[in-house]
Amino acid sequence: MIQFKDVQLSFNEGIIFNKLSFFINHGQNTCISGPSGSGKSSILKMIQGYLIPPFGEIFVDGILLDKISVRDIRMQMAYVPQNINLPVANGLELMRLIGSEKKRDVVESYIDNLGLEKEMLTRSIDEMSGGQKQRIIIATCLSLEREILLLDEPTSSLDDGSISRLIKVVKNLDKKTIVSASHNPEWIQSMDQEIKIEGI
Ligand SMILES: Nc1ncnc2c1ncn2[C@@H]1O[C@H](COP(=O)(O)OP(=O)(O)OP(=O)(O)O)[C@@H](O)[C@H]1O
Repeated sequence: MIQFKDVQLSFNEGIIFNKLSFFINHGQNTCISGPSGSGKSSILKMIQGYLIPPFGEIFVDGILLDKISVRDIRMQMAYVPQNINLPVANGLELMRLIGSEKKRDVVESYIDNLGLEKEMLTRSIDEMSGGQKQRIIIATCLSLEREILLLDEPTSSLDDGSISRLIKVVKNLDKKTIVSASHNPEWIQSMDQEIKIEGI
């Protein structure tokens, strides 16, 4: 369960949103939607404690996210950011980096379900398209089997067929909580809940 209670997001230039409250149940698939700049990516960072709200509270499984709880809370999460510059040469190195090197079978199965060749794991990241890279990263993160999966614009580099495959993969995950940020209508429709951020 993830709860936002009257949360504010602000930077030097002003308040982005104020008094934002929502509830995401365990196992619920959620999409945060809203115009560009409304704070969607920031919400995903807040859930992991990378951005601390000046006002309001965030709870994960009933535990207040603070300096002490943040480490344990992050261990429940896998995060696929929007803009990814990976400090690795290929997918195998990425698996070692995030600690899923023993799960090659699992990663390969996700890669296959996402419409890529298994050989992509050894291909140089620099030689991949945005959509190929995005799917390799998602497959690797899924293999961690964390309770909460945070996906920032997961469809941004994907064509329609790849989006449908990703939706199918995500729908087949058992009891995982997904929090995503997206504008994509097909993705939004596939989620159990949409949280619209309007800004102020
Ligand atoms: N570290 C930062 N310092 C200052 N301003 C920031 C910072 N991070 C984000 N912002 C600002 O906060 C606002 C919300 O940014 P955020 O990336 O969360 O929006 P978004 O809804 O995800 O946008 P998009 O759909 O374009 O990805 C933007 O105006 C952005 O410029």
